[in-house]
Amino acid sequence: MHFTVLGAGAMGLRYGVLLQEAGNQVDFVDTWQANVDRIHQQGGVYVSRDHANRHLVPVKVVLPEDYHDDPDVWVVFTKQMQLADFLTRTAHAFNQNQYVLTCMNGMGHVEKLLNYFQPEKLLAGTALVATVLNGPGDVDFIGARGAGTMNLANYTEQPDDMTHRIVAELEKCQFHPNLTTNFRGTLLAKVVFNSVVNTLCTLFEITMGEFAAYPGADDLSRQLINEAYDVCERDGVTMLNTRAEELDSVNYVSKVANPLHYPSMYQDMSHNRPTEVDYINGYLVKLGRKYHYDAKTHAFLTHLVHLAETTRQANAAQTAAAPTQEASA
Ligand SMILES: NC(=O)C1=CN([C@@H]2O[C@H](COP(=O)(O)OP(=O)(O)OC[C@H]3O[C@@H](n4cnc5c(N)ncnc54)[C@H](OP(=O)(O)O)[C@@H]3O)[C@@H](O)[C@H]2O)C=CC1
Ligand SMILES: CC(C)(CO)C(=O)C(=O)O
Repeated sequence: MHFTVLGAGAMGLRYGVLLQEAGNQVDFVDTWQANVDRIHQQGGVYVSRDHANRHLVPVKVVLPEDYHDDPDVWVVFTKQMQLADFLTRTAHAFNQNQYVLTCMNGMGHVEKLLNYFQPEKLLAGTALVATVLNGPGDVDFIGARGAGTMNLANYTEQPDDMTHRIVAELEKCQFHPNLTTNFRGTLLAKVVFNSVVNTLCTLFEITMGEFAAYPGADDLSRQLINEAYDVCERDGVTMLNTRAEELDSVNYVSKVANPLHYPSMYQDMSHNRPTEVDYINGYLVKLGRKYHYDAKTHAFLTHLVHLAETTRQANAAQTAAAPTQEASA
């Protein structure tokens, strides 16, 4: 099968490299010039697993304007706030026959993808797969091969033959795809998960294992899960898990699967980049308002993350503007 990955960052590279190793034709398209340049200079991307065995994997990557092929499936892994620009710049290569698969965190991407792809060809899901981009052209796959899991569903909730072929390719990569026929329930399960783990780990600059080891972690998680479920149920969503199962999932993924991982939101915050909080906790707040429900804790956390982003960005700007000791001497 021919896959083209839109977004050659942490997750895009993980999916693309493994799909390529499984025997597929894989291309990458990225808007980050330094990443594209570095991959060209190196002749590929450096891949490590759990910080070890760093090796070069040849991959093909181009800027959107230079991409003119016609893949069977687009695999989309950008940050939520980057997606509109990626899509506008790559639109010339999209057509009505192509499928699109995405496992981005948060909510907001589906509507944007539907502007370019047929609803019956859109598959979205979630990935409990931790990955870190060390810098341009250098990615670290966290966790043993096959340790991650993912869920996915068709937008129409009606799997066709191509859906099963895509699932089979993901299975070869050991992503353990679980195909559901509950689109929003599947996506929102991960939004709830991320609204707890990504947000709290980011605010406290801790790993998932450190969060889960705090004796009060279950109380914090329960409060956020309950509020999120109150919102989702008002929206008529049939959640994939019960509230208790969602808490178990937070604990399992944080304690067993990825205890040493700093979630992707932390990776953005620690580099003074904007985070996806508006698409995660912020999304739940907005959805709640539609039903006159005040998701107070999620609103509070959304503000805290923005306060931290603003403070960090202001400090970074101040440091950059300050004369160096040498220059001022
Ligand atoms: N990483 C993970 O473990 C998981 C991520 N996801 C989701 O997948 C989607 C894609 O996320 P992910 O693959 O993590 O993100 P990416 O690795 O794609 O983010 C990379 C972007 O960050 C910016 N960036 C700038 N400098 C650096 C640098 N030195 N190192 C790294 N990035 C830099 C660039 O954007 P710019 O130039 O605009 O700043 C670049 O395009 C998101 O929705 C995310 O929530 C889902 C599951 C797990
Ligand atoms: C790996 C995982 C599941 C941790 O929350 C994730 O989604 C992220 O880092 O953004």
